[in-house]
Amino acid sequence: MNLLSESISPLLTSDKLELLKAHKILTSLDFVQYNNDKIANLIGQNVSEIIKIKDQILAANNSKSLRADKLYEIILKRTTIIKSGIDMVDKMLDGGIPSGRLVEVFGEPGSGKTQLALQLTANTALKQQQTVCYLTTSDANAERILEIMHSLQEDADHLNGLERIHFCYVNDVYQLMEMLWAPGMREYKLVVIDSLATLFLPIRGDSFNDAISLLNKVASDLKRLAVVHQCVVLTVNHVSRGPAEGTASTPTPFLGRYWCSVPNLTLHSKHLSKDEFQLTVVKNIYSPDPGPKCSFRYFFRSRVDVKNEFKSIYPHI
Ligand SMILES: Nc1ncnc2c1ncn2[C@@H]1O[C@H](COP(=O)(O)OP(=O)(O)OP(=O)(O)O)[C@@H](O)[C@H]1O
Repeated sequence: MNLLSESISPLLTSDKLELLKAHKILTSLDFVQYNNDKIANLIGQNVSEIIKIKDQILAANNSKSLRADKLYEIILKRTTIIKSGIDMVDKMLDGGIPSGRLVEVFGEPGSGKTQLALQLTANTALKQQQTVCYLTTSDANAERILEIMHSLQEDADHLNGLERIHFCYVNDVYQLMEMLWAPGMREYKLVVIDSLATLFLPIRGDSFNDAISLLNKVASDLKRLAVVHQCVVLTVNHVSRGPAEGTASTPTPFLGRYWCSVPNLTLHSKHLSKDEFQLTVVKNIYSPDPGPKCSFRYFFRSRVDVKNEFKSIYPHI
């Protein structure tokens, strides 16, 4: 279901849409599910007119039958495989991450979660020439992306690649939910949320039911985004506690037991030494054999060198 707009019915004028928005009736689905009398009172229309609008919405969203072979053809055409550009990682992921999936990377501070998100972003924008939306709760780091792009392909048009990446700051989980429904979201083949755990930190102390229902809503919005717009959604999550000292067990993801069932693919990131990292597939609902891991190196350079070099190559930035 889409965001409510004037195009749905001439009765839904901009002032009425504002009234609905103020009551958190944002999408056609919200509208259809809301009580007829209450909506009629809210926007000053007859109940019969409200029912008519609901019928129009339902008719427009009615599913039509489609032969299975045609459906398969459509799915194949719409599917994009998002790759990291690191052979070991892409091989471990059976060639990459197909669109329509919700993926989580979790790990301890400094374990390479952001680095993986940036690596996927840089490769998708530069080598796969697809657009990426990077929703961040901290600083946007275009310099790190440029550094990765140089390591992927030295002689490419990096500025062109950077233009395909849209950074947005997210302040809270409510803003995130609004962003996920924005019409522009359909353009992206990769949507990164770095980090989802940070957005849930402030409400961790709230009532358990409130936090779970919010998490439930975010989970369904993220899955809808991945499936409806055929993109990969990558969420970054922290850990709530590290492995017990002296053991090799995997730490627990921060968002808790309910969230663990949500992603299609869960990766655990670990910093081994200097530029060496490890990724482990903790959960993959499409593979009978979870548990593969791989170690690989990121290409790092001194920040000062990178800054000076970029200044000489891109003096106008
Ligand atoms: N240019 C660089 N040179 C050397 N090391 C780097 C460079 N960029 C990142 N690193 C290292 O890579 C590691 C991973 O960084 P990253 O930002 O991905 O961590 P993270 O898991 O997202 O951590 P956090 O949860 O604190 O945000 C860190 O140890 C960091 O010091």
